[in-house]
Amino acid sequence: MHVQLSALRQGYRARVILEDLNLTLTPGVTGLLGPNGAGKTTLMRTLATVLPPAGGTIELDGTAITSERTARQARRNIGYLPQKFGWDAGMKVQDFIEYGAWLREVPGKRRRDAVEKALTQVDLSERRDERMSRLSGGMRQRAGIAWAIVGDPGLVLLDEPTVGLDPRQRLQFRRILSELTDTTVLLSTHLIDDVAAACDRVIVLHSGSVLFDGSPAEMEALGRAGFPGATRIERAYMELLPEEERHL
Ligand SMILES: Nc1ncnc2c1ncn2[C@@H]1O[C@H](COP(=O)(O)OP(=O)(O)OP(=O)(O)O)[C@@H](O)[C@H]1O
Repeated sequence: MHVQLSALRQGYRARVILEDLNLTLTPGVTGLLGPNGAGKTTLMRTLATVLPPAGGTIELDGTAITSERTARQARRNIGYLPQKFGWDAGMKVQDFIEYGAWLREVPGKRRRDAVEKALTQVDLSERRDERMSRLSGGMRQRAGIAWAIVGDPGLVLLDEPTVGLDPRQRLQFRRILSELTDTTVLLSTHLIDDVAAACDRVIVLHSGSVLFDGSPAEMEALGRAGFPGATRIERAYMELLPEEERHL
């Protein structure tokens, strides 16, 4: 999916969080980095059509989201995994993913196959009958990812999906991402390693503005000695921050 944000403004009551944001997203994985409060979740929620923009436009494949009707239509093709997601206490993994497919209005005939595919993608086929409440944190995250990708939406928004995953699960997550070819994925994270390893593009957001937009290699090239960080890309991140936030 091709996503175009033009002069986007967003906020909560009088508080402006995103101002005059212009951004294009295309197929591939884009990592969204930025300090706490930068506006990453606000951007995700806006793209997910959960929060109508306070100003500017969002176009998905050339169609502007201008009303509840167009937003509803768009949601069929958007998979959004919020930072915290819920489920019914008795829900099994398969029910949970199927519910996601139903919400996205995947037609009944296609739903079973779509759920099978998503279960396979996240390697949870064997756990389909397990109750969500009994899964480990990592497995639950994987079920959440399946919920977001079931039915092959063109736009997938993942808000800090690797929180709490162990190293092997994080590698599994990167594999899942690498298999989402042709999908426009926006991944919010604080884990710079994940961005360097799994993203085609990185956006660094700070106080609602874009400080950097380029490939991980281009970001790494900015990393100079003298800034805090164990890797070039960590040093680049620190260097991009405003002067007063560069020191530990
Ligand atoms: N529902 C809300 N009402 C009022 N202010 C909010 C609301 N949600 C978020 N904010 C404020 O908007 C700003 C941006 O928050 P947001 O959650 O988008 O940042 P973030 O980059 O996702 O942060 P984090 O890395 O901590 O998840 C913060 O200052 C936050 O306090």
